[in-house]
Amino acid sequence: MAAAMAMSNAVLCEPKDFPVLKNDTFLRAARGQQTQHVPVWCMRQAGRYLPEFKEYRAGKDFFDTCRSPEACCELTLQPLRRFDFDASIIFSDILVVPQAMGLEVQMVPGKGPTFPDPLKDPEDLQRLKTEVDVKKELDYVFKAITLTRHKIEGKVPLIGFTGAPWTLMAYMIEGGGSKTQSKAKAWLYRHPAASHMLLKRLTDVVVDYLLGQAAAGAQALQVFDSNAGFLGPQEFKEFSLPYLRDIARRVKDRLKETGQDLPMIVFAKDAHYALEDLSQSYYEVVSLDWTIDPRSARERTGGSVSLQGNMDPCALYAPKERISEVVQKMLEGFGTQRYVANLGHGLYPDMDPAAVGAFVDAVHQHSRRMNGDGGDKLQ
Ligand SMILES: Cc1c2[nH]c(c1CCC(=O)O)Cc1[nH]c(c(CCC(=O)O)c1C)Cc1[nH]c(c(CCC(=O)O)c1C)Cc1[nH]c(c(C)c1CCC(=O)O)C2
Repeated sequence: MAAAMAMSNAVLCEPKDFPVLKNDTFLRAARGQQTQHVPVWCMRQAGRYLPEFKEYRAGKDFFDTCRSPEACCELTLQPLRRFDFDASIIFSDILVVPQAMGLEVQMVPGKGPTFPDPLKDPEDLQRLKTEVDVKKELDYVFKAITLTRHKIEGKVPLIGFTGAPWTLMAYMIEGGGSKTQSKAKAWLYRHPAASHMLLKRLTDVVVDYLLGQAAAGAQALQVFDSNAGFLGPQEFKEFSLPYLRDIARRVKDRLKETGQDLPMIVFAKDAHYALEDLSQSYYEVVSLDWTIDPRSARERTGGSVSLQGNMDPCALYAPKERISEVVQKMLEGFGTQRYVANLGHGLYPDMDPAAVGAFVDAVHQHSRRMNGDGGDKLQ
């Protein structure tokens, strides 16, 4: 029996013969094709707001969990059992990339990600591996993606992801979360050449990492530049945007050679000043935080990309009826096409799962009604 199980998981871990996709609404919206309802998913949809997540994670180290394809698969599937999401995102973390480059990262309960020995000076770049064998170092993520893509049974597409070079650099220098990012920003002003060297090396690893995820079975790829808002327009243009563009261009060029075509999403949190640039950066989807008005985002991106976002996660603390009103306004602002509903950032651990359900259902109901009940109008 055990041998048969091991055998079947080994077969499942081949990135081929995946089940047929039954709900392509998210992929259609991402590619700018018409949809009968607005697709919806939530950043951090696998997380501590779910009692079953806390139960499954209890007593286990966070990064040990990330290294177990079976655990990642289970945690990715959990939210899909409760909610009618139109997409899933692989359970993992952006900080597996600095680990693959040779830096130690721990997840300290109650404190968050912690680097015991962060980068202090440009000389510390020598501590990073010069050649990173992504296939070897991050194979556990690729295995998790392949296993999950099989076990999801074609219910919804599976999104892979990475941190953006600037956000990863900031963690590697700050050694964890920071209110000001002043240590990482000091590098940009004092050591611009070393900063570019680090950003370039991160970009190379990220490109290989995303290509590995696509080969393993990811059906879309999101790049999280969660720390973008700490940069002003000038610094973003110099230290983040060129690398974000390079990633999308290189990944797409390589995917074209293999006949693959995955939509890519860029989420540069709080970088509202860069919206025009982001919409011309080879990503199909620009994901927005809640500080941007949906109508002005549409105007500024001019229909060249699909948009994703951007409900204030704290709106989920409201009663169900109020959530429905907020969703209705958001849909009126974005419109129902070329749009993926999401939050403006991740869910918080103290959120009520029922509020997430109300959010998802409101997106589906309002958008179907606005589209004329999803009848024959949209073909
Ligand atoms: C900055 C960042 C990180 N990780 C990530 C980002 C970018 C997105 C963002 O801006 O939120 C990305 C991430 N991390 C996680 C996912 C899983 C997929 C999903 O969205 O459901 C994703 C996409 C799981 C996780 N990553 C983490 C958790 C919670 C910790 C746990 O499960 O024990 C989860 C579900 C831990 C983590 N990892 C990180 C932080 C800041 C934390 C929180 C620490 C804390 O609050 O104690 C780094």
